[in-house]
Amino acid sequence: MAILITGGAGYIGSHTVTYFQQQEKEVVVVDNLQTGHRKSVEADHFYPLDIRDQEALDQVFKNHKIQSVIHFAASSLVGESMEKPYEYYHNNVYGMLCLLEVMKNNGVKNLVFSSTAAVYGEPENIPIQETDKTDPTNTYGETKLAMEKMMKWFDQAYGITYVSLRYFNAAGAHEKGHIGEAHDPETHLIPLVLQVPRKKRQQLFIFGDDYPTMDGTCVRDYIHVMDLASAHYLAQQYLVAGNRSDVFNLGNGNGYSVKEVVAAARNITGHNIPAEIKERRPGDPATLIASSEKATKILGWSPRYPTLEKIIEDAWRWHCREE
Ligand SMILES: NC(=O)c1ccc[n+]([C@@H]2O[C@H](COP(=O)([O-])OP(=O)(O)OC[C@H]3O[C@@H](n4cnc5c(N)ncnc54)[C@H](O)[C@@H]3O)[C@@H](O)[C@H]2O)c1
Ligand SMILES: O=c1ccn([C@@H]2O[C@H](COP(=O)(O)OP(=O)(O)O[C@H]3O[C@H](CO)[C@H](O)[C@H](O)[C@H]3O)[C@@H](O)[C@H]2O)c(=O)[nH]1
Repeated sequence: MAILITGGAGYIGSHTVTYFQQQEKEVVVVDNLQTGHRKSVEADHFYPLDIRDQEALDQVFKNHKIQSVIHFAASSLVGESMEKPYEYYHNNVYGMLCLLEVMKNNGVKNLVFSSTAAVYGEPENIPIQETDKTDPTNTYGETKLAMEKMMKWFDQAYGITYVSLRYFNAAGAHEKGHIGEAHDPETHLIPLVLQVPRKKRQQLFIFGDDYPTMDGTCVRDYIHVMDLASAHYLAQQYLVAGNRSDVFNLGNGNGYSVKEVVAAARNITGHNIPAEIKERRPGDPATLIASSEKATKILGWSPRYPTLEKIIEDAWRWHCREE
């Protein structure tokens, strides 16, 4: 039976496709290429379509025997989501509704979902646990929380079980360097930092150095994209084994400040990456660090590449190969 991966041509999706193929799984990818890249994905079957086209999506389920769905397809830029709530609700929430309906109609019973630390909003506790309050501070996080809630009710009504994976900051690239993070525009810290030694930008702007952190810059929990990929595989196995729906954080449990990321990138690239302090970016919490104990205990997940150095080294290898 095949695994359907929506958004499989995107950053995290393409790494997960590779991981499932390494586990000898047949993979079917659906992606409308709005931010993904056709060349990033060598799936057994590729459908360039929008998940909101229910008829076309239904045909994909008819063409293959789908065991599970891994759902990455979404719009995911925090800033853009604040300017375009209609587009974000339409793509993310309506997109999920279409997917669940087609799964229901085709009797497909399990779903692994890309959620985000953004569902928590401003955290009350560090490290953040799955039982902590969810109160998103942006439209993007709100749509992801709405999607989590939809899955709950579809589970109750039709027995579609799900695992929702709340990732913290995805970063790094496949060790081979053939796929990596290629967003346009890029908004994520590590690829932006690495654009400086690649001469694609002159300097990095650090958004605020007056946060209540050790050096005043924001602290994040960076998680290697291949560790996210392995978590999706374990989650899919967990569901196929008949376990119940659940929610898991995915992070390393270590926080690094923006200045620490820049310092590590200077070491790895040998480039004196100039960085200038600017005003805070609206909506940025000071510190986001995950407790992933639950994923370790229940899914048996443990990150293979937990160090910031390894994450940046792999990202750097990819950026050096990219045109
Ligand atoms: N990158 C991160 O740090 C991060 C953190 C937490 C959660 N996430 C979530 O992980 C998922 C993947 O993120 P990413 O960074 O790889 O993003 P991405 O933009 O690289 O990948 C998303 C993919 O989905 C496709 N897509 C979007 N809407 C679609 C639609 N309606 N129909 C078909 N395909 C569609 C895009 O073309 C793209 O290939 C997203 O759901 C995102 O919200 C990402
Ligand atoms: O040019 C830049 C870009 C980012 N930053 C800072 O670097 C940190 C990380 O920023 P990113 O944009 O790389 O990541 P975010 O923490 O804002 O958000 C990411 O992780 C979140 C969960 O932690 C959500 O999942 C979200 O979708 C995903 O983009 C933030 O403090 C940000 O202010 C800078 O200083 N300069």
